[in-house]
Amino acid sequence: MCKFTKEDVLKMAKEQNVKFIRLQFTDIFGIMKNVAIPVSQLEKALDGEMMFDGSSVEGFVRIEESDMYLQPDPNTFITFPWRSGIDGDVGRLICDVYDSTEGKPFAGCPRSVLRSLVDKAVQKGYTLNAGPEAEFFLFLTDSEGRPTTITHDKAGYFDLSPVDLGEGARRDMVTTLQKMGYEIEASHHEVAPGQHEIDFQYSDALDIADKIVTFKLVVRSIAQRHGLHATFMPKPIQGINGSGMHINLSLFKNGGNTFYDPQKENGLSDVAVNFVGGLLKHGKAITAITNPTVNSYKRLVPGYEAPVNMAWSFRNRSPLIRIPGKRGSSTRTELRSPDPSFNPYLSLAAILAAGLDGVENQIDPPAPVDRNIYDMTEESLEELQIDQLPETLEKAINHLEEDELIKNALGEHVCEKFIEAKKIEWKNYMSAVHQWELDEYLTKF
Ligand SMILES: Nc1ncnc2c1ncn2[C@@H]1O[C@H](COP(=O)(O)OP(=O)(O)OP(=O)(O)O)[C@@H](O)[C@H]1O
Ligand SMILES: N[C@@H](CCC(=O)O)C(=O)O
Ligand SMILES: [Mg+2]
Ligand SMILES: [Mg+2]
Repeated sequence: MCKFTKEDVLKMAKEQNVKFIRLQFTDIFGIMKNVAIPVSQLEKALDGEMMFDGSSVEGFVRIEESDMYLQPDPNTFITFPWRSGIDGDVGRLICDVYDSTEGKPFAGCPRSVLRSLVDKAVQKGYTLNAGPEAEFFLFLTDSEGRPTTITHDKAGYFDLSPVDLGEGARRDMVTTLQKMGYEIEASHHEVAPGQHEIDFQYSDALDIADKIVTFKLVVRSIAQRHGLHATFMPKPIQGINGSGMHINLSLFKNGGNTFYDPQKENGLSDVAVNFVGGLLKHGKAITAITNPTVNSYKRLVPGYEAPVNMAWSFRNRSPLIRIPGKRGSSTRTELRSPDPSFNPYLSLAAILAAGLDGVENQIDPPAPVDRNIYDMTEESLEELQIDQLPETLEKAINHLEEDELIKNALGEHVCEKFIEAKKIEWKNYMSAVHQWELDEYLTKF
């Protein structure tokens, strides 16, 4: 879908008095990188002539093959409202990374991995739509500006607290995002103290992945201006809810939602049910991508509205997949495992591959479970054949290594680098001495 041409971008930059452009891309861990160029270099950049050293980006290439190019996507041009000043505005373009020797998208560029899967789905007539529910914490900073884990409030779900730092910051985030073209559907205080949620309208997978990485930058930048630290760490505090990023999903064909079937009693089409079948079949491997940190697995424990089991449900919030009640064009499946430490490009690529496997091979999921899984005994879980999500990063990585479909979807380069890095992360974690061990053993032995 072409929204802007190169000429449109040059014109908009001039009209909006843009003086600097940030060329952005993400590494395979979803960390945003950027290089700023003066507007005089914009035309050259739009022609894909901006080179950078790929060997300095984690998970990219070795020093011998380090020259890479940035190919900006004109559709992603926007200005940062919080950076406008008397010396002109700052604009940004999200880029695909190109290989200098082959002149093709680089196999380690997550955006190109997703784009290629999205293109293949479009050839089959399908567009994956995704809508995220972004949760995060706002923490106070200390006298030297360093983040603490002290929350700015004691409020809970949907609370209206007296105007405090957090509420002001959240309002500022919403208005900034609106200026940047986000259609904000809701924003509210979440269950845990200091925890917030901002929901924006669903869109096609590539656009929504771009929006998620930009969203995190906006939230963190605005929080900082309010003297707060915003974190997308999945479980910053033990004993209270963690932060998820549920992803609502549907497949559209010829402009209509293939997940809706008014002939069925529950309004859910066979395509939707098989999509769920695919997500459940590959769910364990996908978890390595959607929950990619050691800390991710501290969130996936019973009792905090985060999923623990490989099941689906029409109402309950304890299983991996929930089918929200809305029908018609809003018919969707909600995948509840993803957390905001994920790389949204790779996560949506893995989700799309799994869902389409389900649709194409008509994979039927087991019967939905409408009971609170947290309260079920081991025996009932076994009887209903309800499996568990991986309990640690190590286990999830092992499942990814065994899932050929997901590995093929992500490509050899991404998988190899991702798995290698995550094994090191796990090893470092396992060999570190944690505060818990000191509290438990220092005086006992
Ligand atoms: N057809 C669709 N396909 C994909 N996403 C959709 C579709 N229709 C709506 N959405 C998106 O689903 C998300 C809904 O978020 P919302 O917070 O309302 O969901 P919820 O799961 O009911 O809430 P919660 O889990 O917080 O109780 C929004 O991003 C919305 O745009
Ligand atoms: N914070 C919860 C989700 C709460 C909700 O349903 O919105 C999680 O970790 O997934
Ligand atoms: Mg929520
Ligand atoms: Mg939700």
